[in-house]
Amino acid sequence: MASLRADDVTVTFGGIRALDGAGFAAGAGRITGLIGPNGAGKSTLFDVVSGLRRPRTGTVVLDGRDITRDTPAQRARRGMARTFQRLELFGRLSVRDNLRVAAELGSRRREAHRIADDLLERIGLTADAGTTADALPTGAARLLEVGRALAGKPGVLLLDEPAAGQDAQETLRFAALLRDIAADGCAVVLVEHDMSLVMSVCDQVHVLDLGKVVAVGPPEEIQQDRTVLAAYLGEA
Ligand SMILES: Nc1ncnc2c1ncn2[C@@H]1O[C@H](COP(=O)(O)OP(=O)(O)OP(=O)(O)O)[C@@H](O)[C@H]1O
Repeated sequence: MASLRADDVTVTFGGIRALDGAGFAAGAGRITGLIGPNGAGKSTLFDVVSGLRRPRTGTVVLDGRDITRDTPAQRARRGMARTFQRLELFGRLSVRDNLRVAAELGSRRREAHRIADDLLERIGLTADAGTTADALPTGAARLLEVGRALAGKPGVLLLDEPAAGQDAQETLRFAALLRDIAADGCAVVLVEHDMSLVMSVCDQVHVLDLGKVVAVGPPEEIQQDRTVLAAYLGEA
């Protein structure tokens, strides 16, 4: 059962303070939302947590162990997986092969085939198994990206705008998949602009504005929070 926390994270780009003492905690079996207006620092915080960017200050702790200086590969081996805003699929490979290749990173070949089939079913793309990833509509491609992240059986799953490009029907199915992943014990962290998805699936929501966390709480509270309304929801 994995838990993740980031504390007091500061990142600067030249004169810009992209993160200014920000942090969050995410527990096993829970979906934790990170929201905020464009440029608030959400992706930068994911970059720090996943090891793509070294912070000026702050710590990242996975299962009680300080991983702030670990490489992305070391974090992946400790059970952390991430998806990106831009899709990172093998465009010319089939949907099934995208999953199989991801599964082969951590499993023997024969087992990878079985894992790929299980994942196809789990993400609801069995009927598209032979389609090349390039030919998928965006919503299905996003599901495949999550499927690839699940192939390593992560304890922590970081999702950066996974619902972008999905229609309402796809987003509903996606919400069910996220609940299923969390029910399996995974700590899911969700950066997402689709407020109805965030408010319907998250157990806890952290709101970032100008690099700082301005509110933390369950969705019902966050929706009523004046600071949040001013910083974020008011903007929409
Ligand atoms: N590589 C970079 N170089 C310079 N500035 C950057 C870089 N990456 C991010 N920034 C700046 O840091 C701030 C935080 O950006 P970030 O992408 O983390 O925000 P975000 O909350 O993820 O936004 P969005 O919702 O639009 O994806 C912004 O002011 C952005 O312009």
